[in-house]
Amino acid sequence: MFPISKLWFMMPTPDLPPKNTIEVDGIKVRIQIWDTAGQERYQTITKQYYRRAQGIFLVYDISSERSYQHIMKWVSDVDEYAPEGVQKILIGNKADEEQKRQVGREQGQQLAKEYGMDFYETSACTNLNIKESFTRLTELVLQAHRKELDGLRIRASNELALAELEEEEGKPEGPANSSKTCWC
Ligand SMILES: Nc1nc2c(ncn2[C@@H]2O[C@H](COP(=O)(O)OP(=O)(O)OP(=O)(O)O)[C@@H](O)[C@H]2O)c(=O)[nH]1
Repeated sequence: MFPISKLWFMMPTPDLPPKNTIEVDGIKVRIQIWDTAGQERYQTITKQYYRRAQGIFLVYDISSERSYQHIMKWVSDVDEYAPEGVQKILIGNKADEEQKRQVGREQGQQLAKEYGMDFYETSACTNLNIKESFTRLTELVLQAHRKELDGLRIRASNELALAELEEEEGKPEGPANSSKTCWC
């Protein structure tokens, strides 16, 4: 298990596996999710979450031009308060609300491109791209922590090899591995 943390601005959906575990490249990753309040008056608390985040979803609502405009402010806050190397993905949520759309998909794509982020339109109601976006963010965080991860892998395989060796050495000499098997 490799714990990662992130900020999440939408409601949790049933599409996420139990205990928020995601498997990426055969590695089981347990994610800790923080959903921060979007309102200005909670900003002081929100900023405290940034420090412990390794991955962040910046989420706007496709049916609200205002929420899209807020993204620039979120990005500058994240740049200021989140640790260096934090991974970010831009999300246009409520993609199921097509009839109320105020922000075009291209606008989302364009903004994500400007900030060098991946972009997904999602829906917490229909589960559109929920798993995909979580998996992608997890992947990005793992990639960013590859050195630590490789270190863990090497240590684990060394420990396994050592345990096998110790087990082998500790075996009592039976007929199969004894040089005295032909005495009789
Ligand atoms: N149609 C639709 N409604 C959604 C979706 N995601 C969230 N909602 C609704 O949007 C409203 C706000 O959702 P929240 O999860 O509270 O949004 P938030 O951004 O965390 O809100 P604050 O933390 O108060 O800023 C709720 O009524 C949700 O049911 C979605 O994908 N589609």
